[in-house]
Amino acid sequence: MKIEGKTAIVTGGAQGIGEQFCRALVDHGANVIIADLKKQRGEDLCRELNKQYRSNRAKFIQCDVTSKADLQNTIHFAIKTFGRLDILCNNAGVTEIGNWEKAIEINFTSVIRGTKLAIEVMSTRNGGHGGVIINTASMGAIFPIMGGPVYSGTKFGVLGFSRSLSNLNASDGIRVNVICPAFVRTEMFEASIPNYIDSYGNDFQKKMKKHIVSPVLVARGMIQLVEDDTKNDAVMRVTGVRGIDYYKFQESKL
Ligand SMILES: NC(=O)C1=CN([C@@H]2O[C@H](COP(=O)(O)OP(=O)(O)OC[C@H]3O[C@@H](n4cnc5c(N)ncnc54)[C@H](O)[C@@H]3O)[C@@H](O)[C@H]2O)C=CC1
Ligand SMILES: CCC(=O)/C=C/C=C\C[C@@H](O)/C=C/C=C/C=C\[C@@H](O)CCCC(=O)O
Repeated sequence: MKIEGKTAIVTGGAQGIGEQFCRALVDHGANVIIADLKKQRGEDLCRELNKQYRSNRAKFIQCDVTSKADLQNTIHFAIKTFGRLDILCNNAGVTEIGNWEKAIEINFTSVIRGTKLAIEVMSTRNGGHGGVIINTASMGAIFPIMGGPVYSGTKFGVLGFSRSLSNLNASDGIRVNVICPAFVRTEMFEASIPNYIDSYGNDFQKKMKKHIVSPVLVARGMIQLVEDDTKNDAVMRVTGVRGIDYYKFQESKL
């Protein structure tokens, strides 16, 4: 997909990995809806991007992904503002620390709901233009995470859900891909360190140093998944030991 002129929504777009997704998409000429709980940070990013690119292609909408109405409003806002929706990054996520039920709601249920709502407007069967959906999982969707069993479970769920939509490319013109970053130094990672130390030992940070990747590299991976029309049902890894590559699963015999 040629990104220039297309419209993207990034949930959790106000900071961290989602912020770099927004920066990369605007830099590639997209209209971007920054959807997040964090109004101040989201609006500041929006202002900064529009000033930097002398454009009005970044918009912020306060959105709680656990609210169906908020997700619907975000999609309608994208279409009202830019006339279309081509790219959805279901990126918002939280640790399981302190509220594992909330982690399931945000990391898994909301990804399902956001994907389903986007399919309705993107589908060529409904008069849409087709599109690309990128769901942010984690290397914790491929490897278990000691100290984050529910979190890892939500990411395994995102992976299985997303891969089970691979038929949409042929039927609806929608490609669904998953991005699995290793540790990324963001507020989420910093908040998780005590749990990791409990589970992996005091030398966690030294042991895991080689696995830490930059959010800019994750955004580069996302751009690759959007631009490359051959990428459907792709599971991209973004890791310190390999950089950007693709995880190959055993093909289903069904
Ligand atoms: N940081 C890491 O080590 C890794 C993170 N990931 C995943 O990447 C995604 C982004 O994580 P980070 O940027 O690291 O986290 P972060 O904590 O820095 O940013 C997450 C963003 O999501 C927003 N958010 C949280 N709950 C929300 C809700 N209910 N509605 C709307 N927005 C909400 C927050 O306000 C924040 O702006 C998450 O899905 C996370 O699971 C995946 C692999 C590694
Ligand atoms: C407290 C745990 C929790 O609730 C939240 C954790 C939040 C983010 C971290 C998670 O998404 C990242 C996991 C990254 C794992 C990275 C590396 C390992 O899987 C080893 C990879 C080995 C390899 O690349 O072959």
